[in-house]
Amino acid sequence: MALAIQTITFAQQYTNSWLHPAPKKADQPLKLGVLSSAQINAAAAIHPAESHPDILLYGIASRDNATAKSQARKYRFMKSYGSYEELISDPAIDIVYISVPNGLHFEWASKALDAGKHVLLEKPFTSNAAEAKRLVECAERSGKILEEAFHWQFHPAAHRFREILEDEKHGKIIRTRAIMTSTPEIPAGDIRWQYDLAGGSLMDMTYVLSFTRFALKAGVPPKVISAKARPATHDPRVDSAMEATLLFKTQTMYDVHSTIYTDMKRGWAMGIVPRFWELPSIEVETEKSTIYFYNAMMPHIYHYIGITDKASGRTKYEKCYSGGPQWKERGKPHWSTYRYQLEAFIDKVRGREPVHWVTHGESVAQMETIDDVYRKSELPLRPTSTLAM
Ligand SMILES: NC(=O)C1=CN([C@@H]2O[C@H](COP(=O)(O)OP(=O)(O)OC[C@H]3O[C@@H](n4cnc5c(N)ncnc54)[C@H](OP(=O)(O)O)[C@@H]3O)[C@@H](O)[C@H]2O)C=CC1
Ligand SMILES: O=C1OC[C@@H](O)[C@H](O)[C@H]1O
Repeated sequence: MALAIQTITFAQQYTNSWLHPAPKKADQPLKLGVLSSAQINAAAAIHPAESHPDILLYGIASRDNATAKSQARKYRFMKSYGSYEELISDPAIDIVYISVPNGLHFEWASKALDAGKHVLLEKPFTSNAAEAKRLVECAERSGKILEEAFHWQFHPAAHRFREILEDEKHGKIIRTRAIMTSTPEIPAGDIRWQYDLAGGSLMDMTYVLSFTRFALKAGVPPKVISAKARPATHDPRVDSAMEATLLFKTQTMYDVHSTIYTDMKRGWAMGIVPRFWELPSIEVETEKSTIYFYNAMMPHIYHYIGITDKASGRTKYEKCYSGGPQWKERGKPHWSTYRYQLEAFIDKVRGREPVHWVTHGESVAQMETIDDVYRKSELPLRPTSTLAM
């Protein structure tokens, strides 16, 4: 289902890219370099950049020169590069968007920062917490901006979700449950199945931890009470599914029990029905209500926030495609999570206060949580890059 949603996103982003006229660019727009020819590039960086006045599609790099050239032609980049090194050493480039496999995030993000570029880095931040800490040091040393691309957190619906949770009328949060599964299963051979590239369902579907940490405003990693992996048959170090129970202490120091479930190989319901009801979502039970954010990962395609009053059993539904408590008058209903994310990223680069931000501390805590879940499930941590050692 996650793959199906991704396909729909691509279709929607593609349509929006020509349905909505591209704005006139600023006099001196920032220059974007895209590192790799990953399938996510179009939705996550290229179409958002097309519709932002202050960033230009400048260059794209691939390990293969012909691929780089054809991608540059297809998306109208000004330059192409047959290696990642060439792109990051081009002094014209200001911002590098990195969409290589997880296991290469540390290497290329640290090289790009060292080359003086701002970096928007795909999730998960790195292969493990040790790499995450090294990468943060690298960013601090460089003085450049580095952010993990947790795009969903930039959407107005995410902000409305948190505003609802903060409303005292619902009482304290008691427990949460976040899930993300994929029917059809992620195809064999995909980067997500490869241990050496830091694959695994928890790594790929790490949104479940992001949803939970965001809902709880968790500063530090939780205690992992239990974790059970379903190892992949081709490589038992890769979790084809993961279920875990976590104990968070909230900022006001009370306990919340959270469960997470990720599955890259979820069977079809009754053998034929894709489990669309398992789209990446989170349920939060408070003392008085149950609050459910359906499709929290890609709310721009479709979402709802269901608020059920536990006493009466009545449910009220909300949607929030633009505005919301943080963006207010900014943004457009057709903007994707990625477009909102880019808006904030450019604000940060230009020295303006971004509407939302994923801090280095959050990315490190997120990777520490992933490591702790792997340890508890008795699976090895994802391998550390030799560059980070
Ligand atoms: N934010 C979001 O919504 C999403 C984020 N992601 C994240 O983006 C990243 C890329 O995911 P996805 O688009 O599915 O990836 P793809 O498999 O489509 O692309 C990965 C790219 O990385 C490059 N690459 C470099 N080294 C390798 C290698 N050893 N094996 C394979 N590819 C390599 C290739 O580009 P080339 O050959 O041109 O060098 C390849 O096209 C991941 O970190 C993933 O977690 C993925 C999907 C959605
Ligand atoms: O980040 C992601 O979002 C969409 C999913 O389908 C994908 O597996 C994941 O990498």
